[in-house]
This record gives sequence, C-alpha cells and structure tokens, in this order.
Amino acid sequence: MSADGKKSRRGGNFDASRSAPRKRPLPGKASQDRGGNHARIPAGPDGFVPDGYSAGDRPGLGARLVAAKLLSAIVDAKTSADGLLDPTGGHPGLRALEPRDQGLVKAIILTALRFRGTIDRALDACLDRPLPPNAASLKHILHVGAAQILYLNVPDSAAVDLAVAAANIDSRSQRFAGMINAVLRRLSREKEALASIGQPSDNVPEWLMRRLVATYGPERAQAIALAHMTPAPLDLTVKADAAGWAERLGGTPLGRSTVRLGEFDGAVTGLAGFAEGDWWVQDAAAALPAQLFGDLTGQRVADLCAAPGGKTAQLILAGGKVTAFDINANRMKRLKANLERLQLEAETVVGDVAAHEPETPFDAILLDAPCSSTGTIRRHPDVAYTKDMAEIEKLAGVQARLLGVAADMLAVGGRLVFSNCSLDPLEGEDLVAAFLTARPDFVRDPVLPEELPGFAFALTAAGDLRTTPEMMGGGEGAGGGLDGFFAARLRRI
Ligand SMILES: C[S@@+](CC[C@H](N)C(=O)[O-])C[C@H]1O[C@@H](n2cnc3c(N)ncnc32)[C@H](O)[C@@H]1O
Repeated sequence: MSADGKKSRRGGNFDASRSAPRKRPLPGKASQDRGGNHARIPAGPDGFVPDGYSAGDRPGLGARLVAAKLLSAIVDAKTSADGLLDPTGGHPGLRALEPRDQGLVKAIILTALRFRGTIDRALDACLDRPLPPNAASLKHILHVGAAQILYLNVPDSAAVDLAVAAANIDSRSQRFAGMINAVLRRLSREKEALASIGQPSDNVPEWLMRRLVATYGPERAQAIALAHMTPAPLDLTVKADAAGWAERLGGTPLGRSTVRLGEFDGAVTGLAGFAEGDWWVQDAAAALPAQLFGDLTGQRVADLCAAPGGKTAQLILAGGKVTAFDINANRMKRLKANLERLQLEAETVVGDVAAHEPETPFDAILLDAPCSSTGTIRRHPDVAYTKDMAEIEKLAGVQARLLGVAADMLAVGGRLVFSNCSLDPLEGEDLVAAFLTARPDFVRDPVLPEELPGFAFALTAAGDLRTTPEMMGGGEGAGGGLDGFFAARLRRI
C-alpha cells in the first residue's frame, strides 16, 4: 500500500527511482483519457519527428510516438531502458513530454517488453497475413497499441486512434494505417481471450529460455518466466527492528533485515523513516550477500563495486570499517548521498579497483560484480532484449578478472564474498568453480542454514546462495518473488 493508503505499485533498488507497471489493471493514472496531454515533440538528434508534424497536434500522440521510438531503441539497437527512460538524462523526446505522459511512456515500454511474446501471438491471431518483413516501425506501433489495449488502463479507442495517427505521420507505416486500425480493433474485441494466450516462456527471448532450461530444468524455467511477467514488490532493508518497521509500515518482515511492502505506488520518500534514514530500498535477495559476513566489528572491509551503496550500508551496520570503491563517479555520488541520508560513514575511492594496491590487506571483501542483471528482469524487462550470451561471456571474463584482483587484496584467513544478480552459472557457480581450481590458496566457506533465517531454502548443496525470481511466491500474483542472485563465500588459507 502506498503512503496515502492507495493500492499501489512500485519497485526499485536502493534509491527508489525506478517504477514498474502492473499486469492489469495497470498504471491508468498515467492516462485515463484520450491519452494524455498535448505533447511538445522536438526533433531529437535522430530527427524522429516526422516532417510536417506540428507539436501539440494531438493529445497523447507524442507519448505514443516516443514509446514506439524507445521500443525500437531497446529491441533493435539493444539500448538499455534505464538510460532512455531517465527523466533528466534520458531520451530528449521523453524529456520533452509532460510528466504524466512520461509515466505513460514508461508504463507502455515496460508492459510491451514484459508481455512481448504474448502480444506477438495476440497480434498474429488478429492478422489475416503475416506482417511484411523489415516492417520494424509498423511492428513497434502495433506493440505500443496492443500493450495499452491488453494490459493498461487506457481506453481502447484512444489506443487504436493514436496508433493509426502515429502510422499516418510515419512515411514507413503510412500505408498500413488501415490495417493497424482493423487489427487493433479486433484485438480490442477479443482481448479477454488474447491477453493470456500461449505460455509464460513466450515472453522470454529464445536465447534466454534455452539457457534457463539448461540451467534450471524446463519446469523451473517456466516458473521463472511466469515470475518475470509480474513486477517486483517493494522491499526495504531496515537498519534494525524489521518486525517493528513491518508493523509501522504495514508490511511483512523477511529474514533479518527486510520489510516487504509488496505492491506500492507513490513516493517512498513520503513513508515513515525515509527522512530519518531508518531504511533504504533493496530487494530481499540483494540484502543477503552482505549478511554472509556476520559480525564485522573491528574489521577492515572493502566493498569493491559499491555504488549505489545498498550493501555498503549493511557492511557498515555490521560493524565494519568500510572502504567503498566504484569506477563510476556519478554512481559514487549517489552512494555518498545515500549514506548521508542513512547517517553512515565509509571511506570512498573512485576508480578501477584493479588499479588499487592497498597498503594493508583487507579482512573482508565484498565483490558485488557488474553482471548481465538477468536476475532483475521483473524490474528491468529490457534486459532480456538488450543482453545475449556473448555479453554474458564477456561479463564473466570481467568478473573473473575482478575476482582475481579481490583475492589479492585479502588477508590470509580473511573472507571474500563474490555476488551478482545474474541467473547464469557462467557468472556464478561456474566462475567460482574455476577460481577455486586456479587459486589453491582459497577454499569455499559454505553458508550454513542457520546463518540465513528465512532464506535457508536458497542455499545450494555446496553452500552457496542462489535465488531465482519464482521463489517466495514469484509469479503467483503481485507482491511476491525474489531477484535472482548468486553469492559464494570464500576464505583465504
Ligand atoms: C552491481 S553494481 C553494484 C551494486 C552495489 N553493490 C549495491 O549493492 O548497491 C556494480 C558496480 O560495479 C562498478 N564497477 C564496474 N567495474 C568496476 C571496476 N573495475 N572497479 C570498480 N567498480 C567497478 C559499477 O560502476 C557498478 O556501480
């Protein structure tokens, strides 16, 4: 529930700036009428505003044009949605829209990606013949329209009319305007049957589904695909007293330090305890790797890939004297702002951690490495379309290099936790196995069930942590599930 008690939806990590739309009924609030405000549509660097189009011609049309444009950038050019949808540094077409229409664009994009396979099937069922090959622009216009009709609280007539209008001002799609009208109207008539056509795996690109089946087996892979179709709940990591905060905020305590608020829509900044720095937004699974150190009182701790700092905060609260490293200066600024709100202190170092040679080795090191983020597809459905196996292999190489760097910074007897939010064993189990073979001075320090109350189910036979999105009710309706995470605890001998 939201701060004002309304039914809500919101997810995110640490700084709470991300939001995720629900399956239906959906964002609605973004646009309940004929589709939003008059849009100012400037020509972006790619000149996407068609010739002869006058800004503000049609309420809501700007939002649909931008949505189709961004869908193309994500699916065709593999551009990350986070960057495109950023309200300050994102796509210029998006930034030119009214906030309400920006919200609508975001809802359309996330929904169109989350249900991409189902939408394809539903459109196919309404087409007399297949779409012409190379008609990418037409396909994006149809997907934007279909996402609204099938899953969002936008009047179908507005979704259809604005899709036709978008086609009419796009020279590549103009000749299909009549077809778009007919197809989307049919979709609207038959949507009850078509909104859930097929199976969850239809919404997972082939490369990823193959990988999930090979890793987790067909049944669990299908359950993961189902969980991906449901936006993640809002989880908070509290400094202390999870049970007390759960009661105060109307949530559920999970494990040692998480309060799950489930569906949430609105500003987390309005919730009790935000201004006082009593908690921060962090998925329940993301809160587990730092817990594998237990008490860190008096220890020198390095958080090697720290920003925006969710795990840094946990390491400080566990008693560690923490140095936080990150290569990205902007992200480090966010870490500092986050720690300031939480009234916590760490030394910070901006730069490539591989170039850092500590004078004294650290007693404990967390390497929460950059990864493919396939464990966060519920929050970032674009990941399934912007990443591929080549990228995963490349990232596994980066992680192996960073793990070697981390190993050399650790004192003998010290503990190293390697973690990331990938579902792929190349970035997790396989990588750690290869490391242990190459480094006889390290052994695995298996995590015991009693160390992770409430999450013992997520421990592997080897004693690593492996969470997947269908765990804890993922896919069984809104408000459940976990981000996919891997963590292994290693000790230098
Ligand atoms: C998965 S994010 C870390 C999330 C963070 N641990 C948290 O819980 O909030 C990975 C981070 O690694 C940083 N990074 C990537 N390569 C790095 C390098 N060579 N040295 C230091 N930081 C690096 C990225 O800038 C990014 O902020």
